[in-house]
Amino acid sequence: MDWLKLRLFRWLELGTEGYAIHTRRRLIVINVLITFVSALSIFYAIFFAIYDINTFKLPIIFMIVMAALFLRTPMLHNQGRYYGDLYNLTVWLIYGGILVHLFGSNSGIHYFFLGGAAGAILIFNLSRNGVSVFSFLSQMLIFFYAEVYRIAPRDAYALPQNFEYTMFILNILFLLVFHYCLISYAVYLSKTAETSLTKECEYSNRLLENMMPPLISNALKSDPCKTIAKRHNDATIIFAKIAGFEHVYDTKTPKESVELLTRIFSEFDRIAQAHGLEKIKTDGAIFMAGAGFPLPMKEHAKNVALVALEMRDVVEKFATESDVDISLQCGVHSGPVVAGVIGTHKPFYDVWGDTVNLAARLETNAKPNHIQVSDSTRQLLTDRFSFQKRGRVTLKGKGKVEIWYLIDRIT
Ligand SMILES: Nc1ncnc2c1ncn2[C@@H]1O[C@H](COP(=O)(O)OP(=O)(O)OP(=O)(O)O)[C@@H](O)[C@H]1O
Repeated sequence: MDWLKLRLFRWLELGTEGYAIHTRRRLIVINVLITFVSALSIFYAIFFAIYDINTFKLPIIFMIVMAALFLRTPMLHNQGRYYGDLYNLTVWLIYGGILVHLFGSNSGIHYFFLGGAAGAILIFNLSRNGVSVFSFLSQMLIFFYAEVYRIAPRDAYALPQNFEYTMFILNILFLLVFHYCLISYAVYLSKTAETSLTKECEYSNRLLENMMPPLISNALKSDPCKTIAKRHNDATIIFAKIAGFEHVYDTKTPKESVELLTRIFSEFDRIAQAHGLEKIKTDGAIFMAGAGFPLPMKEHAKNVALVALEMRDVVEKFATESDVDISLQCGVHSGPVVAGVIGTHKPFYDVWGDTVNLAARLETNAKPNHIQVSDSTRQLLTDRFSFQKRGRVTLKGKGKVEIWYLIDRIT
């Protein structure tokens, strides 16, 4: 059974290789149609042969020849994307026209032109394409002509009334099957398109949600061109570097090094998330995050300080476990920031301003295994954390800045 199915699918896709997906679909529908019409022709050839082979010798030969001509259509797809359509349409108009002429309107054969016109709508979407319009109009014309003028059968092929009636019923049944196939295919196409659209949409939403806070990603989803930039007066920024990580690359394999960094940063992510911080980015062995944006946070400095202390413990744990000489080197500063989204291609949420610059400077200026905070951050935390004064230090571009080491929380 599977073998037969595979053969059938292969046959239906014949001549469609190499075309764009929408053209392939159209050509596959044509292959389905010609297979259906050829099978029907052979069925009728056998039907007439059983009924009276001598009288219907010519129509029987005609039907077999036409079935063979229809089956040639896939070979023409290779010549050009409309060759198969034109060839198939020409064969069908001649074939169907002659059959109506031979067996008359009462046989119901002309209803196949109605089905063909509906097929043209499905195949071409009735675009302004000449083949599409010609296919639809010519078939509708033949149908109305046969229906209005009630064409009589050729004398030699006039069938007894009950036979003619059987043929009519059979044709209507076949037409129903034909329409069922067409509609099922149309439904299948729209379902496939809908599913892939939903998948794409979910994927890009997930990407956007991973790249920026939900508040921002929702704003971008509703208006992708919106400029997102906002000043937040009470924020705290942390730059956390894994000092000594550059030597890990010398002692461990690239895979081991990247795996270790990923595990550490995953822990950082978890800690930051648990304290409501917004992760901004990682750059090499530096993890940057903050609090107080995009939504205000009353305890922004406290939460960042807690995160810094937990990060220090995490790095210590990994250093022991993996036997590497790494430690946390951190800079924290509180003040106003501007947060927003840069770019429309690969957009990302970022923060800027002097507060960010100073936090970065505090990190680069820190010694390994030290969390340096500015005086403004310390003032927000005095009663809950312990500090050690480092003193006034000159930082590049900032002049003399009072710096403190964050030691621990006061329990
Ligand atoms: N949004 C941000 N993301 C990452 N780093 C940042 C961000 N904003 C500022 N920085 C970093 O803060 C540091 C200080 O910035 P500042 O503007 O004071 O000086 P700069 O002249 O840009 O610094 P540098 O001379 O180190 O390039 C810089 O190293 C910069 O990379």
